[in-house]
Amino acid sequence: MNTQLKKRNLIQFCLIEPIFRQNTLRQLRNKPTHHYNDRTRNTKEHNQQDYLFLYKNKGQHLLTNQRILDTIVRKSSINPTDTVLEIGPGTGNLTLKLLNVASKVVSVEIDKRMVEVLNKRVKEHGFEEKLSVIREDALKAEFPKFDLVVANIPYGISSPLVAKLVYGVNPFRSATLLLQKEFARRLLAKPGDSEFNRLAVNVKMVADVEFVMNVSKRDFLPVPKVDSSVVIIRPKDQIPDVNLDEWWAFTKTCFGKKNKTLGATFKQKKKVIELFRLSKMASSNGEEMNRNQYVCADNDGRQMRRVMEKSVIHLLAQIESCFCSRRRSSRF
Ligand SMILES: C[S@@+](CC[C@H](N)C(=O)[O-])C[C@H]1O[C@@H](n2cnc3c(N)ncnc32)[C@H](O)[C@@H]1O
Repeated sequence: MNTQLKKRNLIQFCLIEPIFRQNTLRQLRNKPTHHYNDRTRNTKEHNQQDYLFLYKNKGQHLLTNQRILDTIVRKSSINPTDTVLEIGPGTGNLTLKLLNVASKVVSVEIDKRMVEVLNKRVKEHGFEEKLSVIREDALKAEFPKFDLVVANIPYGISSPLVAKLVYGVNPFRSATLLLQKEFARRLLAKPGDSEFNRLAVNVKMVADVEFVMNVSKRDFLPVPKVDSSVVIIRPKDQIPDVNLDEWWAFTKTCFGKKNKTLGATFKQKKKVIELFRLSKMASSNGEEMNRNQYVCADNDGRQMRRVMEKSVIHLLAQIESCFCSRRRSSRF
């Protein structure tokens, strides 16, 4: 049975609703359980005892500390007229708090079982009119209009989700996100920090990131392996006028090799050629461009600036200190 559990990427299963009975994982029901004596649920709900498997590969760790949930909502500065987008509502611990203060909540949840529990709990609290649920992968879903994001997201989709939010089509005021602590640190890293990385550069170009608080792993059910942090991302009013394809290609090239300084990276002519290819600037007569334009990369990293002059040159200043940074991460 142990192997079976591992294969299914199952962490633990928690007391929730009878939905479990229809579930194909019925044979696992007798495994030792982590009882969901959830500090957030009332007696009535407790009486409807049953189990719901929580999956590691879906990041299903429920935040159960009321104090942390309240702080997240308070720090998000939600107005009574706001529509809040929540990614991964799970069983609705945070959703119920959001529904208390917002005009509307749009929750995007991939797991049908969670949606059923969520709808039931929300109905019991009389908030059903204020909630709309999109049962879809948040990375694929088309988000409706919203004012702000407040979410305890599945950590596995942190990078693409942050990118989708800050580079997406929906304008929003702020995104209060509960993230894996390590990920939050990378997001908050500054030029010159050993952790400075592509993610931080790309996000900082379009948004400001504020640290709010750390959250212990013990505040989740089941307890994950990692601690968490809450950050608030606020899109900048004005972002630099830059071709984003070129910018992403540039940062990809800058942070492509972990243990290489930018100076060393751009001493390589092939890196500059790669940069042009990535940014779709290279034309079919790449050979000619090589000689005429890329040649400036032959000498040292500083000459790279001339190559990118038309597009991102003015932004280089922001990451100047990276030139002496030794360890960098290329993940976005
Ligand atoms: C960390 S739990 C948070 C649950 C709840 N917000 C809480 O704080 O107790 C993440 C939730 O996101 C859902 N989820 C996982 N991957 C998702 C995806 N790609 N799109 C939408 N929801 C997802 C999981 O099913 C789970 O309910």
